[in-house]
Amino acid sequence: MAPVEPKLILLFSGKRKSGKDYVTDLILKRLGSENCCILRLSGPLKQQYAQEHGLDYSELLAASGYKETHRAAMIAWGEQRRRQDPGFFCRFATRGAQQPVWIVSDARRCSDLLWFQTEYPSQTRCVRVQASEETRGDRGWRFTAALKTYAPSPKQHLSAGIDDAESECGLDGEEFDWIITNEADAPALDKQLENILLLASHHNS
Ligand SMILES: Nc1ncnc2c1ncn2[C@@H]1O[C@H](COP(=O)(O)OP(=O)(O)O)[C@@H](O)[C@H]1O
Ligand SMILES: C[C@@](O)(CCOP(=O)(O)OP(=O)(O)O)CC(=O)O
Repeated sequence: MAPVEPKLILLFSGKRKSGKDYVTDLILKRLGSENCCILRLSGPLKQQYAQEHGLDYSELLAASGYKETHRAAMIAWGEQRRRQDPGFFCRFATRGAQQPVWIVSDARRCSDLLWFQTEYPSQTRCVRVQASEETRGDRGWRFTAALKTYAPSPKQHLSAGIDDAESECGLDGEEFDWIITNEADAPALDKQLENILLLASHHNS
């Protein structure tokens, strides 16, 4: 299928359990799947990682203990891949997308933003989803700090952290076009998403 030039790309980021999937699913419902699609950078990452390590791809996609067991190693492996080719997972995830509005639900690193901003400078917008640690905890999040994994040479030591590492904190200092607060006592999500939905509906086919 011929690649289609997107009219709008919404790059979502946020900490684990901030509600990125929940918010992006809501946008998909509002815009309709003929107008927009959700793309996940972690999809191709998990696929390739499963292939190279003899793991079950569908189990890595599920919100399961299996994924959590492999998360730190997948992060380290994904970072190595990105160092060789920063656009590797972005290109893979966007391949074949046909709708005019693309929602990337899991941008995590500056290199992810940079790739889209370079490839699609006029279409790319960044959205942050935030929630308090208390709310994220109520949704099942538990802080997981760095564990040093020692390799034969000091150069190869991996810091396999999760919540205190780039996978979760890489975009902490970034500027965003919109910040969505996904908390029970925040304004309703539909209200907070009004401007994004309006912009997206101008770009529908
Ligand atoms: N506004 C909300 N109302 C109700 N449940 C929510 C809301 N936001 C998130 N959740 C729930 O919290 C959990 C974590 O949200 P999710 O979107 O998977 O987070 P993330 O993708 O950022 O890790 C999911 O079970 C989701 O259904
Ligand atoms: C190795 C990862 O891609 C795993 C991501 O898995 P999900 O996208 O399922 O993430 P959560 O919503 O945080 O559970 C993280 C990375 O640093 O690339």
